[in-house]
Amino acid sequence: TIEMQLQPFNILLRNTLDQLVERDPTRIFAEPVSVEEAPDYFQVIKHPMDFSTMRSKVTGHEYRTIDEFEKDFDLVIKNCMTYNSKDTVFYRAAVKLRDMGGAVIRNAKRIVEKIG
Ligand SMILES: CCOC(=O)c1ccc2c(c1)NC(=O)[C@@H](C)N2
Repeated sequence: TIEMQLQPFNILLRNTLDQLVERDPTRIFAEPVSVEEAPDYFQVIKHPMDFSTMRSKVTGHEYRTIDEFEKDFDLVIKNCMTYNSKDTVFYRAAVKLRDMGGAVIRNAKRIVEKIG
């Protein structure tokens, strides 16, 4: 298939990310976890990811496919459900974001398939 033009694809990713950010009202996924917040975080989580990092990667054209973008979204969720125990607000927020964010990404994929 012909490569989808880069700029519209990046606008689609930015819009998709905005929708995911909207579904994190307490903004626990907005920025990288800091060592002050979780001193042992980087011993447990080898590949940290957050929405601000994803936004930089969109701006830097580091996502060539929507699957690469989805992989980082999945990482945000998986890291949170790995580091935080089930009975925490963090873990529960990750489950909620996984379920609501899944629909956002599926919709974005449909649009890419349609245009791409
Ligand atoms: C002000 C205290 O903030 C935190 O302890 C804190 C703040 C943000 C967090 C987090 C912990 N843990 C996480 O796993 C990811 C999702 N975000």
